[in-house]
Amino acid sequence: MFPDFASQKQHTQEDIQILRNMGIPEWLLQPTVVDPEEACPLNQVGLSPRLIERCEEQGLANFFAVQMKVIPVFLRRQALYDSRHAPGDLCISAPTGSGKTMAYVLPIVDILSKRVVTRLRALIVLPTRDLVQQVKETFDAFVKGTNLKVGIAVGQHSYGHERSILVGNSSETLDGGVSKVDILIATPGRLMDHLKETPNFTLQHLRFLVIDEADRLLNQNYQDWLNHILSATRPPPLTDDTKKACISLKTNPFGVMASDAMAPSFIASRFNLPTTDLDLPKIPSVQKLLFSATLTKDPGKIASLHLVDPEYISVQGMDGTQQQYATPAGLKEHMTMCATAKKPVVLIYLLYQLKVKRGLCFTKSVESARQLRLLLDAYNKALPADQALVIVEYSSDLANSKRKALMKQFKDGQVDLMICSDLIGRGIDLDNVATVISYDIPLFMDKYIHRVGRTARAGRQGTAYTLVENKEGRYFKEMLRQAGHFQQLERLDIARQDLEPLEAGYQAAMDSLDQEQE
Ligand SMILES: Nc1ncnc2c1ncn2[C@@H]1O[C@H](COP(=O)(O)OP(=O)(O)OP(=O)(O)O)[C@@H](O)[C@H]1O
Repeated sequence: MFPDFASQKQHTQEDIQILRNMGIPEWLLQPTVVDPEEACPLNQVGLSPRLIERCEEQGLANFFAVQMKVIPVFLRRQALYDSRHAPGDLCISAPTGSGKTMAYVLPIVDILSKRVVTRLRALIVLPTRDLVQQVKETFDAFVKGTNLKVGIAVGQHSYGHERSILVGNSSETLDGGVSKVDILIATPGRLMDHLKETPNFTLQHLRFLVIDEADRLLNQNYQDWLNHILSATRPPPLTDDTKKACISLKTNPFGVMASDAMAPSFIASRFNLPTTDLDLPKIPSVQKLLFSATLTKDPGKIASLHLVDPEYISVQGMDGTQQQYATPAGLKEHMTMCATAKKPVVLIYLLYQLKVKRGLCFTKSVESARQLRLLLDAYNKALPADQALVIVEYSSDLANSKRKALMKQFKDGQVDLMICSDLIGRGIDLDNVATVISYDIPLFMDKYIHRVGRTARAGRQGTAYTLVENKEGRYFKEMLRQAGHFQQLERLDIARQDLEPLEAGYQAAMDSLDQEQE
């Protein structure tokens, strides 16, 4: 396994030298570190008055640390952009719930709102359909009042329908492509379909490529998606065929070259036009932006991104340590050890004795989420109505409409506990989650961080409990220790006599379930 330098508490010069020798680039060793407690007024990051007004309408009073730091760098790098130099890439790591989405949505909307012609200029890649929907909602809130168009490609509609939304229905193929949207938010799979199959779909005009939840996406090598996307942003190499194309320039009825719509760097490559000493080289304008709560330090994965002049901004504690796994300041983390057979009763104790409300409960699989929900339903049934909790199950098996309805119910505060597998462990923004329970331990540290990060978002308070079976204790603690995170968790010891009064109800629930299943 790749050694995880960021989990070490302090870097000595010696450590840094070792990491350098391992191929970790200098910029990744020296991030700009930002204090998560910082915030600034809305008018101090360089956004236009229209967008500031929109932020106020959305109820924002100030910008969080990640936004305060990233938006100005983003705007400055674009302002300095000319066709001879790429604008330079950005990598951002910041805790869960710290406001990373708006850190890219706002500057992208601000910059693109000055555009004249619609072309696909911003592409946001996310790992799941739910996250795409969520980021679309954020864009929709801020493009209001501009004529920017935002589209999604997730495979929710038929391919043909999605194609007509993205590029229209024209049968003519144009060198410069066609786009009905300025901003596209997509999952890698559907994006690959359009890159391969959709005529006129092109990334040559792209100015922003955002890879959100970067770690998870870089771990998925679905159809080599990253390479395909990156090469679609670059002009193809000049071949004999493309050279011939210079004598077949298409013109429209007014004699204007159809290739007019091509990106400058693609025109130069496509037509092999004669150059003079005064012609300046044209290079693609795309700026790559990587966002993650847990940014990879794997040199191989970093190299695969072909970053240009990258800058690394890391929002984390200011105690001089570099942590790969920074968690929100308002989060309290607990672990409770128990025998495997006692886990359901411990959960019942947390729910009914500690009166957990607005909770998310993670299980290891869809199947165990179902079992747990059935058990809690049976337990609930035996209680007086005023003590019963509203417990629902959220799973990838549900239809989209049902999932949306459950999310809404939760957001409206009508759900006490939502049981799910890791489907919503990452990125989903339910702003009122008060408690996260990991009923089954997460097997990897980044999964733990993303799960607990569903609470204590946007500067709020939240509590996380992880139920650890005695036999898993050593593994789980070692995982935390290696990540330099062990000290953050408090042990919650539940006395046997506290569980005893709940045993009878639990047993009765189990019996009634057994009877139903017979
Ligand atoms: N400046 C702000 N003021 C108030 N609320 C904000 C601000 N910025 C973001 N938020 C809210 O904070 C919540 C978390 O933001 P967001 O989903 O972008 O977090 P994130 O850093 O992407 O988290 P994750 O890594 O878990 O995906 C959202 O509900 C968002 O609306």
